[in-house]
Amino acid sequence: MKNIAIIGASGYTGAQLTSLIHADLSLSIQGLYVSENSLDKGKALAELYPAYSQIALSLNPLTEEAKAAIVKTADAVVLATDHSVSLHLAAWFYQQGIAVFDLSGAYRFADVTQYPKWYGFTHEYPQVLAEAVYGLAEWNAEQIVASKMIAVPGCYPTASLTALKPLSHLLTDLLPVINAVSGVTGAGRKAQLHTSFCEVSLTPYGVLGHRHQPEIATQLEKEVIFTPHLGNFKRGILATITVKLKPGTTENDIEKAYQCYDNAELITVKQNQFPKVDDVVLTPYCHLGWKYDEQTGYLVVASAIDNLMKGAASQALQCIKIHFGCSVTQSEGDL
Ligand SMILES: NC(=O)C1=CN([C@@H]2O[C@H](COP(=O)(O)OP(=O)(O)OC[C@H]3O[C@@H](n4cnc5c(N)ncnc54)[C@H](OP(=O)(O)O)[C@@H]3O)[C@@H](O)[C@H]2O)C=CC1
Ligand SMILES: CC(=O)N[C@@H](CCC(=O)OP(=O)(O)O)C(=O)O
Repeated sequence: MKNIAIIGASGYTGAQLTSLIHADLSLSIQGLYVSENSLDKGKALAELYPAYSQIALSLNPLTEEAKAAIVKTADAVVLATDHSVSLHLAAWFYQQGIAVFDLSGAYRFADVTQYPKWYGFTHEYPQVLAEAVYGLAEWNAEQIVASKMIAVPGCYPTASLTALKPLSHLLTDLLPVINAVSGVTGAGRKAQLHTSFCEVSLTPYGVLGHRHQPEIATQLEKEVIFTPHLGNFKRGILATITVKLKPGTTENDIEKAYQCYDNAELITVKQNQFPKVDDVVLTPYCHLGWKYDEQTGYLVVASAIDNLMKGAASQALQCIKIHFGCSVTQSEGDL
């Protein structure tokens, strides 16, 4: 049984991952951690999330002693923390020799020059970064097994790349256009004006400048136009993507392309039937639906995930289980 420490366990993704690992018979929880001066240190997780009353674990401050204990007793550490926090913690734990699964964006770009622009910091650990692999679970299993530094993808990139990567050989020079709507949990648990109840509506944000645009483009090896929207619901992402395919592409070519998911138990693909966010919320699944117009060559593919599950926690769990060679079958989340 592999023993996992979860840092940032009071946040949305950390708490979700705690519930998944708690329910998983092949994994145990070494401990739950928050920042050293957190207002929540010492509290039971169930005090923050009564839905998790079956998890009798408390939130510990991440002191130097706690870090040393993690290195001594854990097989892996999960960082469900902000990019600027993960940047340092990931490097430190990796250098101590334990596997790191980072939910932030601090290790997703191989190119150090991307970080000042998109994350506002200079990456101080190029050697650790060079070892990092991108944890898109259905695509990068071999790398996830081989590396101890796994950068779990962002929520929008997971939805978008799952839809687009199978089509890469069919794309033209016209840029794929991705319009995606996320629930408010995508912005994390901390209070912010734009995510407060009376402020949230349905609106685009980060237009032509969201950090997930270069993340998607890097992994797809093609530029895209990406427009995220904040929706007035709690969980889930729906990405609706329009692409122009190469002349002569048929429906049969698209069907064949998506056959790459025939053995992927968490991905379903439907033709002429579109997914709904409610069908994937609290599940580890990605539902894809597509329709193609052979006359014009335009394909619309929609991708639905739960941002806290396939977009973060359940994909992190997939990566952990792939890395340690456990069976990857997952049950639905129990939040
Ligand atoms: N929400 C989502 O849908 C997704 C989020 N992500 C990424 O996952 C990460 C976590 O996101 P999310 O769960 O939403 O964030 P939250 O804001 O909900 O949670 C952040 C957690 O980090 C803890 N924390 C903050 N500073 C430190 C520190 N110095 N040391 C240890 N713990 C610390 C917080 O507790 P405290 O402040 O009390 O210490 C809290 O537990 C982020 O990088 C985010 O970008 C990725 C995909 C999807
Ligand atoms: C609704 C909302 O605010 N969503 C977040 C994306 C969350 C995510 O995927 O996180 P990473 O920052 O780890 O990539 C945003 O747009 O910043």
